[in-house]
Amino acid sequence: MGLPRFGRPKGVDMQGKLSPNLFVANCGPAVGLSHDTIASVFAAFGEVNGVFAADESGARVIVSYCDESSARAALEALDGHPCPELGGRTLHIRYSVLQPTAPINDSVPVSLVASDLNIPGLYLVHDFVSTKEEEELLASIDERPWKSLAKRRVQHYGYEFCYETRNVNTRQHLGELPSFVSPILEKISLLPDLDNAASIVLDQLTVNEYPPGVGLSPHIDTHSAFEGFIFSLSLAGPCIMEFRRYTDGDWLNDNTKTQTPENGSNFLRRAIYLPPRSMLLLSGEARYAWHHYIPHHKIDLVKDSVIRRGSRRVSFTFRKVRADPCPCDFPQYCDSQR
Ligand SMILES: O=C(O)CCC(=O)C(=O)O
Ligand SMILES: [Fe+2]
Repeated sequence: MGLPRFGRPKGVDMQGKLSPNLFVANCGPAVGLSHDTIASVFAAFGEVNGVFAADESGARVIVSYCDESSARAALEALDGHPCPELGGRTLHIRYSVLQPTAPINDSVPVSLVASDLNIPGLYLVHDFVSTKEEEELLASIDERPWKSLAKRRVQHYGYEFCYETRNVNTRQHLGELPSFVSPILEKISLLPDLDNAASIVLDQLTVNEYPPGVGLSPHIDTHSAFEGFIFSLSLAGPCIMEFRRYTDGDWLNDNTKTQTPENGSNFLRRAIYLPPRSMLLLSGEARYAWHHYIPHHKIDLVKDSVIRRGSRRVSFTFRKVRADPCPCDFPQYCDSQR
């Protein structure tokens, strides 16, 4: 919903034809490359309109440029060569075209409670803060300066998060987390049943503000950047969050087969509704092995209700910056163990 739909290049006749849109295979969140990272590498050849999933594989994307000459320069420079900025992967690039297709039904049933998703380490606590606390938190961040990204605004505390590297600069400490989040940190420390979570000292906070229709591309928070507990508090408007577990698969060699949920998807999909004032916790497998994703929707279908994303959603994501290499049990998703 809401995103341009691009066609896979058809046979050889697309070769030799110019287009500002490139179909790029062996590239995407399933192989550890976020859309933001891909955009920053392709931006070396001209202004990038956006990076979109080409299909459901997670390993093929469309890079859409503002003009054809940028696409041609990128294709000539990057096709068939290992790309050091993209983990040394060899990209397979063709021109693509925008398609006037019928909309694809890309929806997945949305659960209200975390236990329905059956993802180890995923928890959702409803009404984690009161409406009064919510108002106070929103007032506090609205008094502080925002940093504008392409589609949303952010604030960073503790350590700055760098979207190009998807990491933090541990040598640049911005200071303690602000006092207005102390009650939240206190409540987190009192949460029951979380292995070792009580002792964790959260030292990094990213505040995201999403306008309606803006989401977040599928990603796993970089293992080497943050430890094993990620807490995200939703405020103001609601959204849904989708989780994807990519299977180690045939994306390595097979760039031709279309994989969709209907004909044999190569990832598992689950989705949960995040109402305002709820606290999401990603730990263990949920944190290390599942991509999380906020679809770019203005409305979400939750059970039988159509839910409109309010005028904004604000999230407070609390993490602990990692000092040592990540020792997780999911080396296929782990940049410390590659
Ligand atoms: O907005 C959210 O709840 C999630 C934010 C997130 O995943 C991130 O900043 O890495
Ligand atoms: Fe994240």
